[in-house]
Amino acid sequence: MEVRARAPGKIILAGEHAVVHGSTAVAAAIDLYTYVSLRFPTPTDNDNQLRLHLKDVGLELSWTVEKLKEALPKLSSSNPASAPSSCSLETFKAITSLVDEQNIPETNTGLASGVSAFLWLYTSIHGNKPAKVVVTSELPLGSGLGSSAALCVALSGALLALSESGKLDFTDQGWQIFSDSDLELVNKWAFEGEKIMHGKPSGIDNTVSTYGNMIKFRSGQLTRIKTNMPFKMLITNTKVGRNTKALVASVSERTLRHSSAMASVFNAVDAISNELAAIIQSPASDDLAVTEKEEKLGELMEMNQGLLLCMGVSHLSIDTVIRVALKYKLSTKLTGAGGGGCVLTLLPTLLSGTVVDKVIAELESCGFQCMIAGIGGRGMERERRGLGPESSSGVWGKIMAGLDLWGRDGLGVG
Ligand SMILES: Nc1ncnc2c1ncn2[C@@H]1O[C@H](COP(=O)(O)OP(=O)(O)OP(=O)(O)O)[C@@H](O)[C@H]1O
Ligand SMILES: C[C@@](O)(CCO)CC(=O)[O-]
Ligand SMILES: [Mg+2]
Repeated sequence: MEVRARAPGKIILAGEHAVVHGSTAVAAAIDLYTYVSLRFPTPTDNDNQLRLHLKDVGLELSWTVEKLKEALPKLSSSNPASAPSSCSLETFKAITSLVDEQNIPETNTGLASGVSAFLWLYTSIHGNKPAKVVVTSELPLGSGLGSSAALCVALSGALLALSESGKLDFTDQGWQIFSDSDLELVNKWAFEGEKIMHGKPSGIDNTVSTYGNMIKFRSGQLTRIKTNMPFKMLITNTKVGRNTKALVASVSERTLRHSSAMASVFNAVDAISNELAAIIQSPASDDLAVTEKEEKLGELMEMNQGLLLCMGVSHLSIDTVIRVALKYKLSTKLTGAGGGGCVLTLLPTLLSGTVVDKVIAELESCGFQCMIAGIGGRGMERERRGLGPESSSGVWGKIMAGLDLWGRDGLGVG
């Protein structure tokens, strides 16, 4: 049997980095997904390997069952899938050597942490069983849209669906959403995966990817937000590569050097996130009220961007996006870890399509890639089907076959 799970990426409207230090942040799921398919071999397949195919980066990795047993002798069944646990230092070292043996090309070094997270989640939930896992994503990897969290959530969802002790209940065909208790288990495992990739994640990325919609998040606690304001964001990918783990660590180091000043910065971010959440949730009676709310939102985004600059996580490419957008009186802030990656620009409801086209054309002439993603959509979902991905003719089949759903290179532009 084969199971598939998908989990969305996210944007952070306010509070990234500060959320790692206890401030409130606001995030929303976007309608770009990471997909994971999991299949155990049948006896006739006669396959004794754990196989991982990362389609987005063209990598196929495998480990024999014997190799996994030898490297991780203590895993067996002592680790129930229903009780997520953290990776010990000893296990982390063993996993690192399993990853190192795969000779991942140096240009793809960031990938090693994703593969380590995969091995931890897989072996914790399924021990050393042979299987084939295929991953593909509509998200740009390592660009601030939560690709690492979407990977961990989709992996946890697929792995738990076929595990004995943590089995989640699903019978129908087609994409299915889950009960809160199932989602809680998925989210806890995904957080363990994010810990391997980010070092010290706040948990906001995996939480919004699991539950979808829009959330306010503080110290591990989530509050779901309902918005009365269908706002639009332009997402610009500067295509400047960066690494979330390193950026989070750099903010922590700055905090150690300037603890009092940074505490004030984090306090200010907390106030911004709370005000932004209140605006989003308040009812809007007419166009004027919507315009006023959008102006306040834009101002808060600019203030948050200023504080992210104080934290040292902005970048020249982000400044360029801010400058271009400002020519059209549009507010911009980075999203996710910063250091390059993706940037958000608020598109007011009454802004004409011609202006939007002009901004996009100008940003793309700088070498950036723009998209308008749907905001506040679905969280993690799974499906079970008899057909193999290659034989499927629907959206899933196209994704698994590595075809571009929008008929062009890179991400879909909404
Ligand atoms: N589809 C995928 N295939 C392979 N690896 C992936 C995939 N998605 C995510 N990863 C892993 O996640 C890493 C990127 O995670 P990182 O946290 O740096 O960026 P992000 O999650 O996209 O952005 P942010 O954390 O700022 O939201 C990649 O280097 C890789 O290890
Ligand atoms: C930079 C950060 O705040 C958000 C990354 O999307 C890290 C985290 O919260 O784990
Ligand atoms: Mg990440």
